[in-house]
Amino acid sequence: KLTCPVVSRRMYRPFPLSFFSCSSMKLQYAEKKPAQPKGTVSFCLPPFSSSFRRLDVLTLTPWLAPIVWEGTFNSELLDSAYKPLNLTIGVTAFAIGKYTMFVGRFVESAEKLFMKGYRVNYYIFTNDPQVIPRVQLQPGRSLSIVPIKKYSHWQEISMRRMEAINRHIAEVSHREVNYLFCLDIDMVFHNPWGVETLGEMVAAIHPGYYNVPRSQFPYERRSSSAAFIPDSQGDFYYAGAVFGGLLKQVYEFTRACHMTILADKANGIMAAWQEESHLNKRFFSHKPSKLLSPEYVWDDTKPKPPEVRLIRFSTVNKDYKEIRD
Ligand SMILES: CC(=O)N[C@H]1[C@@H](OP(=O)(O)OP(=O)(O)OC[C@H]2O[C@@H](n3ccc(=O)[nH]c3=O)[C@H](O)[C@@H]2O)O[C@H](CO)[C@H](O)[C@@H]1O
Ligand SMILES: [Mn+2]
Repeated sequence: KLTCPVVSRRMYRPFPLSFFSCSSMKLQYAEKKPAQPKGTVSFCLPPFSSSFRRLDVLTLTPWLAPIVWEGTFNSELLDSAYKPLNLTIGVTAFAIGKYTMFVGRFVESAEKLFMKGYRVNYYIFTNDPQVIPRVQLQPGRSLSIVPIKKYSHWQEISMRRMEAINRHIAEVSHREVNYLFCLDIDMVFHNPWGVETLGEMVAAIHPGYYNVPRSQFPYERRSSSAAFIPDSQGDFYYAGAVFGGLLKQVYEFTRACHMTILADKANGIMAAWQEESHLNKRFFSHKPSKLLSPEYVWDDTKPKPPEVRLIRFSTVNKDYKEIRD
């Protein structure tokens, strides 16, 4: 059984409660000398004013999970609530084979933009520790290398991430972090990614499918797969490149995905989009508590539509033939 003292004792109470009603954790923003708004009056308005509202995009799921878009939250207010919690946020990313070439840019950009001012532990899973570059980290941040074997096919490398993350949580990271994000490495941060992304279990809407009808989602449609979602069902199509949440929840999530991947393997079947299909199936049966807009998992080869105001994290252009296997 996984015991998770840090999470269960300190963090495993619903956030909204401590956020607004816990007297030991008063919101500081109103008492401190207010940060002077620069060229905007919106900060002077009460926190729930219409200045944090988007009407051009969906910002709430039918099961009442927020969908985070630029313009729907106040970073200063969020920081004043989250900073006193003294959180540590973990990041897993895999660099197997030629994907080690992405580590430098990934970590350097994260040091400038990911959870700025918070404690962050990077866990870089690799088969080639020697070639991982040393990046200068901000105070309070650390990077550990997790040696891992290389599977021969890229599909297997990608799918086995669920197993490896799950084991690493049980063995190591449950002692070290409160929240964990599991990210693709072939990505770069372009704009701030902060505590607005924290939630019990967080999924990101895939940039290719946020504005297409459900019938076109590339879910696994064969009923023989454990990732099967029937034609008429499904909520959103989520990206495999970004998910996260409270450590205990990510543990359960990766365990469940690994189990359905193994079930498929036993039946000699591989889902249409590998672990991404299994992730979508799991999020269909166990709804995420927060969704990130495609601003948090963009694809630089796509033109930027007006509703995407701020690209925060985006895929590096790569030649698949050149780097896979
Ligand atoms: C944006 C997005 O949602 N991306 C998903 C998508 O394609 P991608 O085309 O983005 O997959 P990808 O080539 O980036 O592989 C996923 C990740 O696995 C790792 N890796 C992969 C191959 C390898 O040889 N070495 C290695 O380290 C690396 O961390 C990489 O970022 O589909 C994949 C499964 O098919 C995953 O679900 C990805 O998360
Ligand atoms: Mn990728």
